Amino acid sequence: METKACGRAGAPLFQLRDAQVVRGGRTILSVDRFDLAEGEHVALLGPNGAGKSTFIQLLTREVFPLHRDEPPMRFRGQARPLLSDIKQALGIVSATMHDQVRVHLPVIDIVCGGQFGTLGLPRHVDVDDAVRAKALEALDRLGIVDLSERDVMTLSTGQVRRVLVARELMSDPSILIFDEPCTGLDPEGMYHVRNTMRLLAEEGRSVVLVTHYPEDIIPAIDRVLLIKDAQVFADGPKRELLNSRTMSDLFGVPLEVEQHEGWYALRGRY
Ligand SMILES: Nc1ncnc2c1ncn2[C@@H]1O[C@H](COP(=O)(O)OP(=O)(O)OP(=O)(O)O)[C@@H](O)[C@H]1O
Repeated sequence: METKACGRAGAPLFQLRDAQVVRGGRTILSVDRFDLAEGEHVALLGPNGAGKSTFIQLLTREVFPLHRDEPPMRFRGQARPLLSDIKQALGIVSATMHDQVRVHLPVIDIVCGGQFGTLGLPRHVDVDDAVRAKALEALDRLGIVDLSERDVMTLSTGQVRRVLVARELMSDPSILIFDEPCTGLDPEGMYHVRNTMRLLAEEGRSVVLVTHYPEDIIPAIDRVLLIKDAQVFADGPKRELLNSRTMSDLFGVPLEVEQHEGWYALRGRY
């Protein structure tokens, strides 16, 4: 995969400095310092309402931080990046996107739509063979090319989630944001989505994962950013932070963390 650099050479992919988001007179997120390098992966973990989605929206420029003389957010070193540059670099897979799949369209149209930024194909657009071939290749990489002609509404939740990943691959993103990608999935669906994250990380794309569960954190993601009460609770290597004490403090209940061959699991202690 080629990195589509549009900023200063050597600059971090994302840089946050004293970034504060206020809504309704309340600070819903405050980040002193955060850098993410090109190709680096990170998992955001924290309780409901902690500020994880707000953090992602800061990166995607869907929310803006309070004004500072020193710009609170930089993308590839640029304080005023073009939204189109960010959108071009990013692929986002979320349950929210999944909820929008309520149309009877063939899977191939949904995936080709990724080329045009639409859910299906825009009216009066004839998809050429190259776009179609690219969509089939994306579906093949996710192991679901045999579903290409199926009505997307007839697929399982896990299959749709993979179709949406394939759709994001149409723009060859250098960063993939997975926002609670395994919510609502059965173990088979979870297996495939986690495996997909693994493949994309291996291709050198940055994977940014938002989750409530350490089980989603694929071994390739070494760094975790723990968010609690609108603040960064901790930021560092998962081997130092994914332990019973830190997870219990983060979620405010007694939890036990287990680790096996680079995969982590969380269970309650009663
Ligand atoms: N537009 C808004 N106006 C007021 N408060 C908001 C707004 N958007 C978010 N919040 C609040 O900001 C806090 C952080 O929300 P956010 O969605 O970032 O949390 P989260 O960690 O992603 O939660 P979850 O795990 O439940 O998805 C929450 O208390 C939420 O209610």
